[in-house]
Amino acid sequence: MEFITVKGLKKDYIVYEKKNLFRRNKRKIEALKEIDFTVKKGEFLGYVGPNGAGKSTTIKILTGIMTPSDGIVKVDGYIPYRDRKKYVRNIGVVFGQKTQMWWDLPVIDTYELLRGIYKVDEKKYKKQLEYLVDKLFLQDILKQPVRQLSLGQRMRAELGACMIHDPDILFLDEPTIGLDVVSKHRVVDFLQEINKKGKTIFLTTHDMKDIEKLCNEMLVLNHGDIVYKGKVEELKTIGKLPIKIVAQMKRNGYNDLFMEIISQHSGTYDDQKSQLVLNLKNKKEISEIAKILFNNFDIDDFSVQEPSIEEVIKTIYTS
Ligand SMILES: Nc1ncnc2c1ncn2[C@@H]1O[C@H](COP(=O)(O)OP(=O)(O)OP(=O)(O)O)[C@@H](O)[C@H]1O
Repeated sequence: MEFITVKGLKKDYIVYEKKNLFRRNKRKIEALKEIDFTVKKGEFLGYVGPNGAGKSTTIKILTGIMTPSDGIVKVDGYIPYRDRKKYVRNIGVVFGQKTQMWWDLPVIDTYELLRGIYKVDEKKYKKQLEYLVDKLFLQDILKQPVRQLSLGQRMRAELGACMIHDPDILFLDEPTIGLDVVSKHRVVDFLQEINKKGKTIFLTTHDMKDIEKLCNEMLVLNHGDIVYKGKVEELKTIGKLPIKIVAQMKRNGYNDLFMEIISQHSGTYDDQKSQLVLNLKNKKEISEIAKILFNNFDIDDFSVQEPSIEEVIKTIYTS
């Protein structure tokens, strides 16, 4: 079932630049150039792109803060910027760089205030709070004012805040930015858990490791255009980057076959390390090459290195 539908979404910003004392130039920035995509219920979508690609603009439109210049946006039947009041009860939003919490109040007071805003009934709130305290390790920080929290603690509290009304969909903009390893683990585990429970998650991040760990689908944006939408795993196959095979040889084994393999697979051989590196175009070649190498040479160690998502994305951005 389609949960988010975006069709021909366009956003232009008009900026005025000073030309001289009396004149200014009007310039149009095309932040989103008629993009189309859909997100299914329960999907964990990673939304990535270089700085200025248009990610924040998309999130602002999807969360109803901003009106598009053109196009259709529907989330769970709502048009976010038009149905804003009803719509916000269905969504949770975290902007990693900003806080939605009351800075001087203890965390629990923010939660109580949000409970009132979203009109969550007492029983449901108690149960949800218990669940969030347990899963986000909030017990020790509930009574602390937000301004006293470390970044990791604050981010866990923010995630709790955006879940008080138990929304179906979460928009998270860089929720792990700047976090230490432990805090990051806790946030990542929590996101995994709620996604398993059926929450749809729209995650913007520059951290490809988070994407690989968490997301099943991925959307890559560049200069306001979508350059990839599909499975995280499949992205690796479109990047045209080679799969590397590294074979550690027991002894140097130059012969005609060896030289042929090197030339066929744009390989190199390091004499001193007795190490052979081959570049394969696709996964299917791996078993064939392995067979030839093991049957004809003394191999100590054999490993396959697929390109990382980070490398693949870099080639997409620059192509
Ligand atoms: N309020 C605004 N007025 C004018 N131009 C803007 C405004 N907000 C964004 N832009 C421009 O629109 C383009 C897309 O910006 P956006 O903030 O959506 O990118 P982003 O992918 O979120 O970048 P980052 O990763 O740096 O946050 C950029 O060229 C940016 O300079």
